[in-house]
Amino acid sequence: MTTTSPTPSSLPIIDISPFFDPHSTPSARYATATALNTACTTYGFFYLTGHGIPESKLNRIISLARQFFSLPLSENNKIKRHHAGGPEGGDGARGYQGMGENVTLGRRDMHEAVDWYREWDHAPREEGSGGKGTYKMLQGPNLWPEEPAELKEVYEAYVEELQGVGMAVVRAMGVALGLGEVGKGAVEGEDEEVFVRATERSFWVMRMIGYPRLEGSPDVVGADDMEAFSCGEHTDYGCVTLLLADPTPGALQVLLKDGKTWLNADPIPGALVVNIGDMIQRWTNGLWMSTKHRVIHKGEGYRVSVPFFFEPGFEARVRPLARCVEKTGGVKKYEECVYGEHLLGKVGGNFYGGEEV
Ligand SMILES: N=C(N)NCCCC[C@H](N)C(=O)O
Ligand SMILES: O=C(O)CCC(=O)C(=O)O
Ligand SMILES: [Fe+2]
Repeated sequence: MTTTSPTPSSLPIIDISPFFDPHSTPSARYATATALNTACTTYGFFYLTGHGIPESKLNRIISLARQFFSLPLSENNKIKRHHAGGPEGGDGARGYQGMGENVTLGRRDMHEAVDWYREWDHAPREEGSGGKGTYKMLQGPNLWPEEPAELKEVYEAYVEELQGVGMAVVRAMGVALGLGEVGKGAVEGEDEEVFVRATERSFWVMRMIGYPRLEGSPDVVGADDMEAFSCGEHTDYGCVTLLLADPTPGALQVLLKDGKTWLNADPIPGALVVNIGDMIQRWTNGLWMSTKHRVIHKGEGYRVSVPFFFEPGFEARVRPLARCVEKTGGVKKYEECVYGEHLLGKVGGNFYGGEEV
């Protein structure tokens, strides 16, 4: 485990606006796609501008997150996640999780969080012993806090906007990979809109995360396990992560291609930090890798971030695209997988005790 301090950030900045503007010129879209290809090939991480969400709205999201985490634990626990299949009617994943409940690489992470997923509230519900019935992992309704009162409305609107941003990014990705248009040389079913179709009913995830500073942090249960990482190194699971974080520098770190240098991904005001997930790696046959990253918050104050994971549909089947197999030496590196199964495998191992699946 290296502890050398990361070099300053130099991640590329991608202006996505040509993929929103119906009047944009082909050359403007081409310029964005080209820059995106370089960013995804070299880093798998970049800053996104031109997404159309005003900075004031982004600041509101951060301040509501901060407000929620500053409430007493008893208040936070009103939306505590409950075990899937348990008597409380939970789905194991949605809701509030306390400090150290999340686990990465077998170690407790030093953060607390609330997770929301695409609604699945009409899922079959079996009668449990507690009378409330029980959901399968990931299938229940979302849990929203009473305080701050406006959080639900503001966050739901934010999810709508971010789905549009995610769509624009995956549309640009199809162009960036040179997948081609239908009827103009594209492989059948694998044209430049392939990611757009796969994410049409995105099984998105939004996390609201709170990170106390690591050094001198309060003595919480199992603190000896949690000294090292705010969030241990990992890749994200799906397509594109659209991360909003407060201005704290030095916390989010990205592993470079050399496999040993960590680069700070410090926030740029108004921009989102974007990274690609495991499904993009599979589709591109490893041409674009889902980059490892981690959080070590030793800076000032309590850090908050709100990543939004724009993902394929739960049932989406993901296999290497013929064009990408060609570009990577002709050998298919991954078997077909179903996104929802990949997700269940990950989420099931994410909690301390691992009693979930
Ligand atoms: N939905 C996403 N991508 N969440 C990322 C969380 C990463 C940490 C997790 N404990 C892990 O080990 O994967
Ligand atoms: O808080 C951050 O900056 C990143 C969090 C993250 O990587 C994740 O939740 O997947
Ligand atoms: Fe992540």
